[in-house]
Amino acid sequence: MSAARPPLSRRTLLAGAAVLIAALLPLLLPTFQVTLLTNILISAIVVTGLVLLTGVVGLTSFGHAAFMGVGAYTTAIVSTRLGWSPWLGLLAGFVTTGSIAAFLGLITLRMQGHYLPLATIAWGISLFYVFGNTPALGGNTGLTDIPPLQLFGLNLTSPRSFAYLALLGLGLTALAAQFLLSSRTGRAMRALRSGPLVAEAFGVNTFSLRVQVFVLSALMASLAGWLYAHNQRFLNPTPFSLSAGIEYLFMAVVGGSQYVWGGVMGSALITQLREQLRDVLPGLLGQQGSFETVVFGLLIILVLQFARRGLWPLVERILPQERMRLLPAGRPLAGRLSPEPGTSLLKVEHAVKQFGGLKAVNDVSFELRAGEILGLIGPNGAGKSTVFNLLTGVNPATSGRVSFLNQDITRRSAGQIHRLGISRTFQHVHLLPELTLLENTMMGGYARARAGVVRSMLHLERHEEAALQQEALKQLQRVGLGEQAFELAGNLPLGQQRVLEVARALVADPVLLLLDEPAAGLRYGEKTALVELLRRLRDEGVTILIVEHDMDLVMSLVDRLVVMNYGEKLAEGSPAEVRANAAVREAYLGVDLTEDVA
Ligand SMILES: Nc1ncnc2c1ncn2[C@@H]1O[C@H](COP(=O)(O)OP(=O)(O)OP(=O)(O)O)[C@@H](O)[C@H]1O
Repeated sequence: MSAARPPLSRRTLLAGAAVLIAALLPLLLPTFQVTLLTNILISAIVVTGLVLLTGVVGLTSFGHAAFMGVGAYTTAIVSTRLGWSPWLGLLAGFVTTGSIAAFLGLITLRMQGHYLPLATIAWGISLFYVFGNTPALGGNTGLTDIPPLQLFGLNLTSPRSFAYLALLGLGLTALAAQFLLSSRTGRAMRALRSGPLVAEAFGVNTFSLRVQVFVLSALMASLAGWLYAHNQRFLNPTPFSLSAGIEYLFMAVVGGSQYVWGGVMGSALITQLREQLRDVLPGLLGQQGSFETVVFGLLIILVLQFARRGLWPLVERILPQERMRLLPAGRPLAGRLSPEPGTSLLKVEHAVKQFGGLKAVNDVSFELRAGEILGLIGPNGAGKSTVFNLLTGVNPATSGRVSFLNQDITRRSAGQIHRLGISRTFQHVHLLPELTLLENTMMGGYARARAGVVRSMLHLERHEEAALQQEALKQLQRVGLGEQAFELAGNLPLGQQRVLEVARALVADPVLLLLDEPAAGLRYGEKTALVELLRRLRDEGVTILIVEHDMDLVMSLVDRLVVMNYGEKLAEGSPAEVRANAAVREAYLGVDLTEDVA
């Protein structure tokens, strides 16, 4: 007996209607409009790649028109000089563009800040000059007689038939991009936007992911170049110039660079507008010239001023909203074995961290045993966060040794340490505010799943996604946020955002949970609930290291304390021993260390 299918939502029906209209457009529009439509569709394929790279991951590229050129010139050469099928030209274009992008990506994607956009300008210009100055590519005169595409023996020479091919190209590209963004890899891509810290803490190899998305976006541009070459059947370097690359970025920004459909909308708006302005402006101004570029400049300033995220979010507001649908539950994720209570879990031996002349951590040693809650406390600037960074691979120790489950992790990366069973929260909350609590929590299970870019784009990771969803829901319920699973994380009060970070860390099924000031911003009742939750976690086998300023909470919660001051370990022991320690009392001058909350 099969389960009844849920009724189609209004949003799905609207999407279906949009697809139907798009499918009818090449038939209904006059020929010159069909040509314009094809140009929009081809541009939208390049822009979809930019949405993934620039909008989602945050790597700005001015040079993607050049990748389009590589795809276009490769198929032109393959199909004219070698006489091969244009379909082989598509593959050859992917190989050439992919290789060039991988090479450039490996060199440039380690760059931070404005160096990367400058590098994209540099190779954008270089490739443009290669197209214009290579005699075999026709130089500035260009290449002619590029054959038309054939499908099932039919020549795609009519504008209408070609528009359908471009529509199919964009449809598949946009669908793959949409699948990718709603996958494990997509969540990791979104996390990269604010820097590598969070993504690496959950096991993402951030450099590799940046290179993969860069190559993917270049392949999308290559597909657009292939379509362009066989539609125009003539090539010169102009459409692949730096200014064309900038225009594609305009399209992404105006439409909404973080949204696939925003990119499509931006392509349609800018391409249409350019045509209209080219017709109208010379008549209005009484002289010829590329005045549309000036108007585009003004347009982009207005969009940046009044709709930073582009125009698509304004469309989203009037579209019916739909709750994320859960996948049917399947096999749960494999769990980890908890170590025997009392066994040595984490050992810090004579750790030193030096920043120039400052020893932020100076010869600190302590041990953490399975099943306990250890508090790391100390006044501001004592070195607690620096110790946290040594344990999590964010900043390796200058000297000394850190070991976890008898493995030396002193020089391991954050991702490697996480995969061994350490999961963390952050002193300054790092969530994806535009995603739901459920999706944010699922990010914590990145290292427990495997699907990469290709499987995600083909949506072949449903089983893993279903298991991640179930695990994330379980952890949200565990921390008391189950009811709000489908709300946006950005709408939660700060205190609850911290609790959400605990749920995200728990999805990793950690052996050791590191909490960096989890009670900051919580109200009294929420703090009591947090203490109860952490005690319950400990009883269920999770070992916890907590850095916290709220002394009442710490004293009532932890089994043992390590106290730091000026980078050194000042004391270690039970809350009662630490309270009684004269040196600690002096360091905490004015703070009452005597009260309990729970
Ligand atoms: N990346 C860095 N470069 C230079 N100095 C640093 C760096 N990180 C920390 N420090 C310095 O190391 C010392 C210890 O800082 P740390 O942030 O570890 O203290 P903390 O105990 O966590 O303080 P707080 O409770 O205020 O967060 C401080 O003097 C700080 O200025």
